[in-house]
Amino acid sequence: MTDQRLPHEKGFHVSWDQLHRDARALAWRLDGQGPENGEWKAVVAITRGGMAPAMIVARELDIRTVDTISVKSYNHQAQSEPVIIKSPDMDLVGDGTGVLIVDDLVDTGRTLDVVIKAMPKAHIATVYAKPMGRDRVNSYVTEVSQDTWIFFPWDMALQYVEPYRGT
Ligand SMILES: O=P(O)(O)OC[C@H]1O[C@H](OP(=O)(O)OP(=O)(O)O)[C@H](O)[C@@H]1O
Ligand code: HPA
Ligand SMILES: [Mg+2]
Repeated sequence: MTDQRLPHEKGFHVSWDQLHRDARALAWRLDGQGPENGEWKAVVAITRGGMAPAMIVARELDIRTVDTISVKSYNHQAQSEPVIIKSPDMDLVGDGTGVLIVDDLVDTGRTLDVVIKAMPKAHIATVYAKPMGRDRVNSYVTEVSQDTWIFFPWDMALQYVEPYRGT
């Protein structure tokens, strides 16, 4: 069967500006929600996609302690078994209490399953969420349908597009 969707309906294309606004909206939701006097003790970004959103959240909430966890689960758009290839400082994050884990999106939730196992008490925040993985996330901004592929600004470039009605 041929795909009837128009080109702009095949994916959700996120500009840097949109990402900045959405990550700020996430920060505003998290502000004052930490377990100790509303404070968060650290941000942990899930690399690589979580790094830009985590930077924006950490900036908005004035959190200077930022670490990373690296989980590799995709090769382009094909999924494989997720594995932690770099852990955060476990003396810092402990069981995750007071730690804000930030990623760009949750899709199937398999990446977060690995992260939650490592830091079960952490607060999980993603900018975007798909239905399959949504329940793993404590805070997110925008939900998209499971069959939508989200294109992030670091994977795109401005280029000419043909009008829908060719000349
Ligand atoms: O919920 P899931 O189905 O596990 O998918 C979501 C994860 O997949 C992508 O990362 P990816 O592993 O592609 O690595 P990257 O962040 O380095 O691009 C995305 O940034 C999330 O971390
Ligand atoms: O929709 C997506 N976009 C980008 N990376 C992803 N990794 C899993 N799902 C996605
Ligand atoms: Mg990622």
